[in-house]
Amino acid sequence: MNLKDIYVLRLHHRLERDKRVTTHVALVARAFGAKGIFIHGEDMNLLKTIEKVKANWGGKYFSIEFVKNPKKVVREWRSSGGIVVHLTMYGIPIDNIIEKIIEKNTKILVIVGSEKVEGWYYYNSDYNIAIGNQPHSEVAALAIFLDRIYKGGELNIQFSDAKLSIIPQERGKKVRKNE
Ligand SMILES: C[S@@+](CC[C@H](N)C(=O)[O-])C[C@H]1O[C@@H](n2cnc3c(N)ncnc32)[C@H](O)[C@@H]1O
Repeated sequence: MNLKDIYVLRLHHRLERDKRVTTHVALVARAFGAKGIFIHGEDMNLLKTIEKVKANWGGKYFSIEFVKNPKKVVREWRSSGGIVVHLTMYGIPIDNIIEKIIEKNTKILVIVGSEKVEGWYYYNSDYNIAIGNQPHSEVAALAIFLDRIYKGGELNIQFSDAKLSIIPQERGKKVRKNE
C-alpha cells in the first residue's frame, strides 16, 4: 500500500492528563498510515514509547515533532499547498466530504484536540469534519478518518523495516523475528 502524505497535529498535550491518550493517537497515526505527528507540548516518555515501537515493529520514517506553536504548523501547511482537516463533532459528516478530500490528492494535516479546541482552528482549517455528531475520542476519530481515506487498506500495512512481524493465529501468539 502506498502511504499518502498525511500528518497529524495533536493539540494541547498535557503531560500528566493526556499521556496515554496522546500515545494512543501517535500509535494509531503510525499503524493506520500517517507519516508523522506534530504534538503541541513535549513528552520524552511518549517519544521513547513510540521510538521503541518503531524499532521493533517498523516505520522508521514516522516522525514525531513537538511544537510550541501549532497555529504556525497550520499556517505553513496551508501555504505550502496542503489541506487541513480538523476533526470535531460539530463539523460536517465525514461521508459528505471524504471523496472530495481524496480527489484533491494533496497532503493532509489532520488536527485532533484534547480539551476545548480554540475557535481559531475551526476558521483556519479547510474542513471541519465530524465522525458522527456525538462526543467521543480523538483516538477513535483519527482511526475512522484514516480508515475512510484508505478505504480499509491501512489494515494491511506492512513495515519493510520491521524487526518483528506477527503471524496471525486463531489462538495464541506467533511472532517472527525478521533478518
Ligand atoms: C475528548 S474530545 C473534546 C472535545 C471538546 N469538548 C471540544 O469542544 O472540541 C477531544 C477530541 O476528540 C475528537 N472528537 C471527539 N468526538 C468527535 C467526533 N464526533 N467527530 C470528530 N472528532 C471528534 C476531536 O478532535 C476533539 O477535539
